[in-house]
Amino acid sequence: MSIEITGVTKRFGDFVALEDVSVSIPSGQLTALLGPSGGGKSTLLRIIAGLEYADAGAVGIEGLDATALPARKRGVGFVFQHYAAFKHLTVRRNIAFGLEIRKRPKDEIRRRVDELLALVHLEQFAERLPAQLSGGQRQRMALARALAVEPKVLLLDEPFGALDAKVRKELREWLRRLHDEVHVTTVFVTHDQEEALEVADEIVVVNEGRVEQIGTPDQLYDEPANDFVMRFLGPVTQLGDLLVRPHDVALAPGADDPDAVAGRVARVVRVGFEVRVEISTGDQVVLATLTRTEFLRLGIGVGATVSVRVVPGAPVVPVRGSVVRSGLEVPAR
Ligand SMILES: Nc1ncnc2c1ncn2[C@@H]1O[C@H](COP(=O)(O)OP(=O)(O)OP(=O)(O)O)[C@@H](O)[C@H]1O
Repeated sequence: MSIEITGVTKRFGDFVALEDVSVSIPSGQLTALLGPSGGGKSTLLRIIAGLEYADAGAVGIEGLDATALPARKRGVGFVFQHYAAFKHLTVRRNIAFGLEIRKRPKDEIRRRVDELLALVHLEQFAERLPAQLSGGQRQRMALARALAVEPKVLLLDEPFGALDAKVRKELREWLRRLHDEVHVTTVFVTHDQEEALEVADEIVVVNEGRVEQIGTPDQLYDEPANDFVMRFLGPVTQLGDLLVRPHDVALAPGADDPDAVAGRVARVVRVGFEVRVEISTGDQVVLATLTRTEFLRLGIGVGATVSVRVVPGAPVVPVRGSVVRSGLEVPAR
C-alpha cells in the first residue's frame, strides 16, 4: 500500500472535520476522494500532503511514517484548484522551478522539462507567460510542475474545478491518459460523481468527516453501501422502504402481479430518448425511467393502473432510518 491512513481525526475547534478515518491507497492507482462540499475531502488531502496535521491517527507514505513529517519531506506533488504560478516566469521556467532549486544540472533540467512539456502537450507554449495561457493550459502546466521533481505521490485538489464544463471534461480524459502513461500514485478531490466514476480506479466516498464507502466505480454503482452513497452517485427513487434507481423500476400494465406494488400513472414526461413516468402508489410517488421503445410497448398513459417492481438483481438499499421488510432495523445516523 502506498498511502496508509489509520484512525485519523481532525478537529477545528469544536468542529470535527474528520473522525477516525482509515483508508489504504495502493501504489500506482488513481484514487478519487468524492463527497459533498464540507465533508472533509480537502482536509484529508492536506493531511496526506503535510499541509495540515491530524489530532490523532497516522499517515504512512510508501512504507514511511509521515505523520509528523513536514510537507517538503514527504515526496508529494500538489496541485490546487487555483494554481499559483510564478507570473513573471515563462511556462518552461515555472515547470523547471523545483529542479532549479534542487540545483540539478542545466542540461538535465532542459531534457526533463522538454519531456514534461510534451507530456502535457504544451511544447508550443514553453516561452509564454502564465497569463498568456487558458485556464486548462495553466492547470496542465501546474501538473507538469508538480511532476517535475518526480513525486512519489501526486495530490490534486479539485484541479479542474474552476474551469468550464467542456474543458473540465477534456482535462479529466487527459488526466486519465496521463496517469496511464506516468503511473504515479495519484489522489484527487472532487465533488463531481461523474468525474470520479469516469476517471478513478478507486473511489473513497467522504461525508461528514467519515468514509461512507471505498470501492471501484463498478462496486460503488452496483453495490452501494448505504443510501447516502446511492443518492450521491445519481438519481434515485423510493419504492416502499427501498431506494432504487429509476431505470431499475419495472412497470407492467394492470394490477395483477401479487409481488408488485399497484399504482396509477400520474405523469409522463419525455426527455430525448427516455420517458420518465411518475406513478402514485397511494402514499408515494415512484419514478420510473424507461426507453421510448419500452414505454410504447407497455401501452400505458396517464391514469393507467400499473404494477411497479424492482428489476431482479438491481441494486437496492434500505432508506436510512426506515424499517426494511425483512424486519431488519437500520439505525438512523
Ligand atoms: N482551517 C480551518 N478552520 C476551521 N474549519 C475548517 C478549516 N478547514 C476546514 N474547515 C472545515 O472543515 C470541514 C471540512 O472541510 P474540507 O475543506 O475538508 O471539505 P471538502 O469536503 O473538501 O469540501 P469542499 O469540496 O467544499 O472543499 C468544513 O466544514 C470546513 O468549514
